[in-house]
Order: sequence, then C-alpha cells, then structure tokens
Amino acid sequence: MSNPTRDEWLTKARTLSEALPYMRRYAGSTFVIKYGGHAMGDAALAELFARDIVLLKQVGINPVVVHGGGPQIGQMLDRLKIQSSFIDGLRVTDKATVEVVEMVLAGSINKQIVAAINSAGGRAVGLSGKDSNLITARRLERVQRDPDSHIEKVLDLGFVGEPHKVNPEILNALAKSDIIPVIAPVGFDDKGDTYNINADTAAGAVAAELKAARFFLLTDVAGVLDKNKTLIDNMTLESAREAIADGTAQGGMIPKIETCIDAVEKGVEAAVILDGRVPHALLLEIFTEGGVGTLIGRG
Ligand SMILES: Nc1ncnc2c1ncn2[C@@H]1O[C@H](COP(=O)(O)OP(=O)(O)O)[C@@H](O)[C@H]1O
Ligand SMILES: CC(=O)N[C@@H](CCC(=O)OP(=O)(O)O)C(=O)O
Repeated sequence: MSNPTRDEWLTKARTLSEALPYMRRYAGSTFVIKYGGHAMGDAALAELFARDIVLLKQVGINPVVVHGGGPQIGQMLDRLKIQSSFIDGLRVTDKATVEVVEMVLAGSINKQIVAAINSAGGRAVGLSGKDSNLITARRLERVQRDPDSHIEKVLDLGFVGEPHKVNPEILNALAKSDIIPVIAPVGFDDKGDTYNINADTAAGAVAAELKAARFFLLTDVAGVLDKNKTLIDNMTLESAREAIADGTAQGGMIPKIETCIDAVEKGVEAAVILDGRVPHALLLEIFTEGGVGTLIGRG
C-alpha cells in the first residue's frame, strides 16, 4: 500500500515545480484583480486571498487590487435606514447614498484589505479614484427600452459613474516599488462630484489602461457555465458575445462578460472569471496547468 504522507508530499512538490514556468513567464507582468464584496465575506478566505496577493508580488508580478463591497454598503445603508434600489445591477445612488458608498468602500473595506495584505507580509497602500487623479468619472447615462412599445427612456441613477479617464501615473510608480495598490471604485469629476462606480467596471478600466497581462474577476460561481451548467474553460471574444446573445449568460454575469470583452479589446491579454469561494483560486489559476476559471481571450 502506498504511503499517503509521501504521496501528499510528492503532490506538493509537483505543484511547486509546475509553478516555475508560470513564474518565469509572468515575472514583471501586471495583473489586475477584482475582489468582490461576496468573496470578502469569509474571514479565512480573505486571509488566504491576502497571502496569495503577497505571493504574486514576491515572485515579481505586479498585482493591482480593485475591490467591491456591494453587500457591505447594503448593510450600512440598512443601519442608517437609507433605502436602496438597483437598476440593471447598478445601485441608484443619491447624495446621501454616495456619502455612505465612499465611507464604506474607500474607508472601512479598503483599509481592511490593506491591513490583511500587510498582515500577510506585504506592503499595501489604499487608494480611491480620487487619489492622484486615478479615476475621473462621468455620470452614467442608462437608456432603457420598453419591450412592448420600444420607447426608450433615460434612467436617472444619480451619482453612478463610469470611468472617463484612468491616470496610470501612481500605479506605474508603485509597480516599480514593493507596494501593492488596493483601489476603491470611487471616482470624481471636474466639478468635484463623487461617483459610485460598479467595481467590475472600475477594475476593467484600470486593467485596460495598464494593458494588464491578466484581469481576474473573483466571483461566487466557478466561472461562466454553459446551458448544462458545465464550466466553460476558454472563450474567444466571439463566443463570449454569443453567450450573452443566446441567453447562456444572465443577470450579473452579463456585465461581467461585457467588461472582460471590453478590457481584452482595449489591450488586456486575457480576462479570467473565477470562483472566489475556492481557497487559493488565484494561485491555482495562475500557477497550474489548465487553470480553474473561464479565460476570455482574443482566441
Ligand atoms: N452562464 C452563467 N454562468 C455563471 N453564472 C451565471 C451565468 N448566468 C448568470 N449567472 C449568475 O451570475 C452571478 C455572478 O454575477 P454577480 O452576482 O453580479 O457577481 P458578483 O457579486 O461577484 O459581482 C452568478 O452567481 C450566477 O448566479
Ligand atoms: C454603481 C454600483 O452599483 N456600485 C456598487 C459598488 C460596489 C460593487 O460593485 O461591489 P461588488 O463588486 O461587491 O458587487 C454598489 O454600490 O454596490
């Protein structure tokens, strides 16, 4: 009978050895990682995530973290008895809401992630879109068409923004240092108004500006699933568009895939949607053959 301890040990050694070509390939590359509010909920997983980010930096990759915090914003709004609603997955954001959004995203959540990375031995610095003019935003115009009458109307989402310009200056400077940037998706415009930006969208804009080698979106499913609920390993831009058009992708997965398509079209080498609930999902995706999520590339 085989010795399980020895087998386990060999498996570990093989995994470490398998990682070497990937470490060599990606040294010096920039990876943008979108860390969603759901993925942060579990303290043990959050600690592993922080360790993985530190490991990436340690092997010469430049990780740039862009985080969400939708559920945490919801909890704070509840505590403050401020009503909240969503249109097409976007939070309708009035003046009082945008103040809470900024407080939660750029305040508590951002610092929580920074502290976790620093506790894991890294050197993280928290930024919002306002720091160093990182993300200038403009008001998002959302048009909705009535399915019966086909009449279009412009929806007012308040202070919901879309990234207008990402200024990479600070990120380029940090890439040369041992500091890991952690970005809250809050933007501002030239009038000084603050905007709430969907975290996937903000991360996509940062990845595109940096022409990242990889753009990872950590979510709460294995990746993009086909109609039989089987994980799709690889998608071209064409098959990704098809998955939206034929209804394979629905709900929150639609803007996620659209963000990936947009980022790849703008120069990101490949985008990967993967399961943030799996311990070390990032390491498995990056350093093992085959990966664990859905990779969307130029094909
Ligand atoms: N084809 C699909 N494959 C995977 N998930 C899908 C698909 N279609 C719809 N979804 C839904 O999209 C969700 C992910 O989007 P969302 O909830 O917005 O993620 P997040 O909160 O991580 O940003 C999944 O939990 C799943 O319910
Ligand atoms: C405009 C808009 O909807 N903004 C989001 C920002 C946070 C976010 O996107 O967080 P997750 O990635 O955790 O969902 C919100 O207010 O919830």
